[in-house]
Amino acid sequence: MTPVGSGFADRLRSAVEQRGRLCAGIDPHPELLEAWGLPRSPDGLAQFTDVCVRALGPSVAVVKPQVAMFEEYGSAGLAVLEDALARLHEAGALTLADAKRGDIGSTMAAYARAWLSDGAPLAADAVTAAPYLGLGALAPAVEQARGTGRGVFVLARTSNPEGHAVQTAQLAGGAASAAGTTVAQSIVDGAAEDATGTVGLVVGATRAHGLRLDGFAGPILAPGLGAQGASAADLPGIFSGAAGLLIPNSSRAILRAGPDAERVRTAAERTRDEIEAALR
Ligand SMILES: O=c1ccn([C@@H]2O[C@H](COP(=O)(O)O)[C@@H](O)[C@H]2O)c(=O)[nH]1
Repeated sequence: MTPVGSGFADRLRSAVEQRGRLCAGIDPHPELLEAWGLPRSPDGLAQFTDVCVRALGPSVAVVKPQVAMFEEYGSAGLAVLEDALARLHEAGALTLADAKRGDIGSTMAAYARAWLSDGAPLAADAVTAAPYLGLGALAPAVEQARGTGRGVFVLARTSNPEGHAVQTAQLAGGAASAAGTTVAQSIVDGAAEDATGTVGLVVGATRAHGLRLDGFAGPILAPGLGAQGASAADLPGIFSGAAGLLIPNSSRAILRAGPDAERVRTAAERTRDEIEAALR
């Protein structure tokens, strides 16, 4: 149960003050299972996830399980994810379910109940959402998150090269002020209308994003460190002028330190220290 009066922005700020700026991923890629000497099965997934929970739960501010890699194993995979979300929460980490949900409003309400409601089996502290059915269609999730002290991170400018064309396309027609704005900037500007810190953005750290982020005060998840080529040293340049709290993400580069939980923890803490030193 989320304490009354404690919104997501406050909870995230407090976690970051105590643990530093890092979102570490739990991404059980088949090649990582193999490298860790684990079978590609629900049992291998459970062992992999257990190491990640023990390594990251007590020391990392935000832990982001990649939902697709649990769904791959059907109901057995979701059971592992449920258990991990509960244990991470008990260990004091904020959980961000990287589910990238996005649908019409009535269906978004069901996704909101699934990921963002107290007592739901898959309840997380935040979820990622795709705005391509319209930012407004995400409103049920945002309202649910706001009411329960949780967050919704909306994809604005993703870290992968394939997102470039659609995200940098210019809006046509409509309100005169919106014409000529990129799709990604319109997501940023729409998200900025939330004044409570419930809505976060996803902006990749892999290259210049071309966005004006000075008017957005919410949290910014920045994936792309490590395996996708970005480094902590890139962050100050790429996010110069950003007003929101930056939460850089790294997944595979940290997990490659396994299967020993202590080594995974050390890798995560090293990454966090590099981020903190770069953003000081
Ligand atoms: O723009 C985005 C949005 C989400 N992701 C997710 O973050 C992790 C990155 O993993 P690495 O191993 O550090 O590359 C992964 O779960 C992606 O689905 C992203 O990379 N970019």
